[in-house]
Amino acid sequence: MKFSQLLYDNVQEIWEKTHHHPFINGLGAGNLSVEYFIRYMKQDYIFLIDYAKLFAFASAKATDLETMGAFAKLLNETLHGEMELHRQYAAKFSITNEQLVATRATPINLAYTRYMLTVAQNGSLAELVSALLPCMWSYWEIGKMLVANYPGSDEHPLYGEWIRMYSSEEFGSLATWLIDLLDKLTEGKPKRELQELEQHFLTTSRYEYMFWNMVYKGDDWPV
Ligand SMILES: Cc1ncc(CO)c(N)n1
Repeated sequence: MKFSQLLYDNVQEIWEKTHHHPFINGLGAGNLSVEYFIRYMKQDYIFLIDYAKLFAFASAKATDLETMGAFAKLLNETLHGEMELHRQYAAKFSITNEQLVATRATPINLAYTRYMLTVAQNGSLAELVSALLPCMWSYWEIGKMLVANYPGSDEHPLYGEWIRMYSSEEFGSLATWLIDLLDKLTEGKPKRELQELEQHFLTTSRYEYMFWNMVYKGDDWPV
């Protein structure tokens, strides 16, 4: 069995629960409160700044030029593709770029990004990829699930664009590339090392769920 299949099986329950979360259902059904979506968009924007940095770390840790270039491309895509989607949404709600970057991270957002940045700074490339893979992979799964289970959701005037981005073949091919890379990086690795990677993947899958739940509930600093 491929290592990525083992990772997938380990988190099936968590991802399944995410697919049934009211925030995700609201996106699919098109009746998610705009207030909640704005909350998500702002938190996700600052999340993506740190997420982009992970690709810079990965590029530096790569041992061949092709991998180095692929991570540089991902860094670029995040800054100018994915974050542009957020900037366009923000503009619709009259939120300026200055206001977007000034968003204060909630405890869960901060904990999630600190976790990944710590792995990025101290861990191997395989560790880093294991920690960041649930971001890309779980979003692609959500995108595909929404298109399959909520026909026409990708045409929704507000949420359609979001769904089209994350269900797109282009996004899927980036996720697939990362999955394949991790399978290559882990070939022949001892069980003890693999278990550490499984733990990273499980932890950030949990954080992904918690991120959705946080923006739905409006969790923030209590004081
Ligand atoms: C929290 C989070 N995880 C993953 C993605 C996908 O890149 C995103 N935009 N935000």
